[in-house]
Amino acid sequence: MNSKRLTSLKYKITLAFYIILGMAIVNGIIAILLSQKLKTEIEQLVNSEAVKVTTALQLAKNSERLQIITTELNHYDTEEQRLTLLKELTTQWEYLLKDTKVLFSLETTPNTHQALNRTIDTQLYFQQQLPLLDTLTDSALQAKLQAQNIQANLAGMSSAFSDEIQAQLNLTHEHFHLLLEQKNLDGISDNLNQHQALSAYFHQGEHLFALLEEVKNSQNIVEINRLQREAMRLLIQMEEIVASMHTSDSIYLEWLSQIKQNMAGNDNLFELSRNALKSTQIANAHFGFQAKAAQEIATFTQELVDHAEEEIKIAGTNLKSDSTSFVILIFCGGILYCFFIWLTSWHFMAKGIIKPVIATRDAMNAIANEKLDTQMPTTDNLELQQMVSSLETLKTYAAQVKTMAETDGLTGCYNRRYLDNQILKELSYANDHNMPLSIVMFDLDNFKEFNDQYGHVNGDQCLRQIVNAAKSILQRPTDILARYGGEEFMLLLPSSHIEDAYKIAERLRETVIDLHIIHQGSSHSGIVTISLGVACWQPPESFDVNKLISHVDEALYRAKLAGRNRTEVFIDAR
Ligand SMILES: Nc1nc2c(ncn2[C@@H]2O[C@H](COP(=O)(O)OP(=O)(O)OP(=O)(O)O)[C@@H](O)[C@H]2O)c(=O)[nH]1
Repeated sequence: MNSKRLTSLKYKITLAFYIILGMAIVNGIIAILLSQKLKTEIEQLVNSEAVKVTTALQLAKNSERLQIITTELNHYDTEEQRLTLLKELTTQWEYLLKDTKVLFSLETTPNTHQALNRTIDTQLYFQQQLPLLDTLTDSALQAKLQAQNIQANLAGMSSAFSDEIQAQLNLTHEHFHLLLEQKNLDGISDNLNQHQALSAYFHQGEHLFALLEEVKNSQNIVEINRLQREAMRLLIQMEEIVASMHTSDSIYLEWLSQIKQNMAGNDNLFELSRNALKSTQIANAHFGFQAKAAQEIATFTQELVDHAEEEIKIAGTNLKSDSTSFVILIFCGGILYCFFIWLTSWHFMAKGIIKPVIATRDAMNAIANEKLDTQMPTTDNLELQQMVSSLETLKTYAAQVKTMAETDGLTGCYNRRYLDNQILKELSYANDHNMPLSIVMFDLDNFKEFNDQYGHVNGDQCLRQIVNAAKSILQRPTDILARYGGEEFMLLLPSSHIEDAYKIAERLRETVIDLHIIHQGSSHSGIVTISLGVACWQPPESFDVNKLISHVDEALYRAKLAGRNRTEVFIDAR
């Protein structure tokens, strides 16, 4: 008894469909999640590393620009240039700070993070220095411009001094010629002394103006101090010369006074030059620091770029390996999906549906081909189980019909229809396998009289007894007993030679005699007897059923002719 729970085919197919659909959805979701992960990785790479590299490169570029500006700030001549350069310097520091902060927010490596933090501190420090630089450069420029004004004034003075003292020398020279004509020896002596003192005054003055001119180009405070000392010495010498000249002419002293005004005091040429030089040097030192800091930032950002490139390479390799894993995972997912489809198809479709359907079809075919011993398939499918159940009923009906179609209703042995088919098959088999086929035909002797004397009911009973007797002597399962017609019967004995068939026929005849069925009308001891004819087909005889039957019929006829209750064998006279 099948204890399995019956399930509807429709339910199974629906379930299989949902399993396959579910697997497809799971596979799809896995693929989407993985591709999303890859997409995120790529976006991270682009957003973080690419922005990092771009920002670092921009930072390096701005650092270089800052270095150029600091160099340019060492040489400015006008207030406008100074202000423009300082403004640009401020802007560049703002750019640097902004880009560094972007890098700081993107960088994840602790060391680089700290380094960026330090860079930000440096940049903030230098930004704080910008007002100081403004003051320094401003005072340097102002001092420089004032010094240049004094220089310009001195240049004019130098020229006027030269002209005026030269004119005085010329006057002295003309006065000398006059004294010479007058032969005024004392006057000539005084004139020569005055000329000599004036020449010395003139040369010292020119030398002094040359020294003051040198201050303009001096780049060193020590040099300026030396020039100042030298100039003071010359001035003192010139004062001594004026004192030695014993002249009441005030122009020499006035010149000395004018020159002194530009050389002494807080706003004199030397002081201003020194101040300008000092402020410029301090500012330049600051610019140098800034340039150095910018250089360090540029170097650092270059390292950052290299580092980021390295990270991009690593990320690229990781991405490649991730995409390989992705492909492998999708491939495995596909394999798994195929496996599940196969499993589902095999389990639900093949095993649960197709296999039982085929088994049911085969069973139906077998029943249609009269193989009524065919086992009915077992299935847990509700619809198929119903079909099998109906088939079982049909099989029973078919078995009954078959039995009815093949069996003689009176005696229970095979009927003529079955015999005709079977003898054809057996002869064909014998022909194919090169085997003999014997047949025995027997007929009750004087059965008409039996019927007449004992009635048809007893006649029928007699026939059944004879058939049972014939069945009892058949030993091989392949031997067949059939009613040929009326009171005539036939034994089909496959693979039996004529001698064996004859022995069987004789045994049957004796068995019938042993039945002792009373038959007053019989010519043999008052009991029912039978006459038998035996014929055998054996290769290489021609395949002819009718001929074989006519042979056995002829043998039976001879047995009847010869007096009945005997067996005659057909012997081919040819
Ligand atoms: N009771 C009964 N009799 C049958 C049956 N079939 C045929 N018979 C009878 O069998 C008899 C055959 O008679 P016949 O053909 O003359 O042969 P016979 O009397 O046996 O004489 P031989 O064969 O020459 O010995 C007939 O009377 C048939 O009615 C049957 O099924 N039942």
